[in-house]
Amino acid sequence: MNKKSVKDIDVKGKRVFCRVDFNVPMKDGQVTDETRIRAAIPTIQYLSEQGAKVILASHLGRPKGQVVEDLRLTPVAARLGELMGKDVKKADEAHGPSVQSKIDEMSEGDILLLENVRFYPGEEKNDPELAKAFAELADVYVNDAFGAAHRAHASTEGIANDLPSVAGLLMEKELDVLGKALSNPERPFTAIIGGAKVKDKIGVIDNLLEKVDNLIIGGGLAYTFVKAQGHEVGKSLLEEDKIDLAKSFMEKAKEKGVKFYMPKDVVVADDFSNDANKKVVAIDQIPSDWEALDIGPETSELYKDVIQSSKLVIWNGPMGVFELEAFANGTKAVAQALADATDTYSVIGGGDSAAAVEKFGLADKMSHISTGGGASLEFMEGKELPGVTALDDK
Ligand SMILES: Nc1ncnc2c1ncn2[C@@H]1O[C@H](COP(=O)(O)OP(=O)(O)O)[C@@H](O)[C@H]1O
Ligand SMILES: O=C(OP(=O)(O)O)[C@H](O)COP(=O)(O)O
Repeated sequence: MNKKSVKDIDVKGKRVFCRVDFNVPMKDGQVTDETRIRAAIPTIQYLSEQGAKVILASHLGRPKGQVVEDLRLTPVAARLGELMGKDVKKADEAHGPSVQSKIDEMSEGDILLLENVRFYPGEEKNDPELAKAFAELADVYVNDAFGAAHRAHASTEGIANDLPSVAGLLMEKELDVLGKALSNPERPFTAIIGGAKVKDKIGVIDNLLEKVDNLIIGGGLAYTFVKAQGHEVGKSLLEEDKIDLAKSFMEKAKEKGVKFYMPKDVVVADDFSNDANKKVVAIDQIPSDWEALDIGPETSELYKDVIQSSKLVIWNGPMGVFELEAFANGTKAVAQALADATDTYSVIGGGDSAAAVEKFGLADKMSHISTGGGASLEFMEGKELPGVTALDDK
């Protein structure tokens, strides 16, 4: 990596603003998957042991510049404290006098987690004033939020203009591992794209078509493609304004000789719940008032075969609503196929895909679980990550 890391600078006694990605799944005020918290601990521990005053900042969810009570980071601070066996203080704001006075009270090695940075409208706008307000709290900036490195926001990019800025250990490791996998990819190279962030992910497919041999589509993302194929999708997730784009990608795949795999059958339900009525239907038979919430068994088998014949697989986004047991089978089948394919280098990206693999007890069978979904995809496409570009060169 040509960027400075925490190991290249002296942080003793310094106030360090460390951006982490604590955008973790939550339910009823509890963290339901702590992968991202655990992943950030080596950097936090290192900074603390070196005698820095560690000021952590993160986003959680998409509160759109407003305070949303359910998206406060208080439960995350508690969980981090438990995992580290150390007191982690929490501020109820992310800058300003109340935060400043908390920082003034810190001793070397102390850890303070700021409030959700996305409670401020300036965060996602990358407002220089907000970046300055963050920078005023610290002497050094460390970016360890690989999962948010594709965002040019005030706490991921703007702040780096105002402080000496280096990468954290997780950021360094992610860039290193993903960079090595991609510099000369083993083939067949397969990308599996699913999940629900259709708008974010659909553009990625264009670039992936330049790189991969096989492209597998699943999850909520699939139905915009299904519609583009001319089938009805009922109440399934759909981005109307991306249908033409989806069509153009299928044509591009054909031109490039990339094998494009789409669901052949799906599990449809009459309600978004575990108790819903559900049935398996062919892809051209989705009833108009039902919603497709998982890929079907025939599709799972097909995807399994493609995975088994691949040498490198990147997987981003679950195949269905795996959080509900009734719609977890497709995601489970893909995870199991990757676990069984011992000759295949498997890279899992995305908060939810990582959570799924963890939930199924298959995490240790994967070659690399990236903490970034969108970020790992953009990196693999060869795009610059603003959160990395902004850091100081070596
Ligand atoms: N068919 C579907 N319909 C609606 N939501 C879906 C469907 N398939 C998957 N999802 C949802 O997608 C979410 C994950 O999407 P996303 O954030 O894009 O993935 P990741 O975090 O792995 O990048 C999960 O909460 C899952 O329930
Ligand atoms: O969860 C994240 O992205 P991911 O779902 O692509 O892994 C990151 O924390 C970025 O969040 P964002 O997509 O709301 O900017």
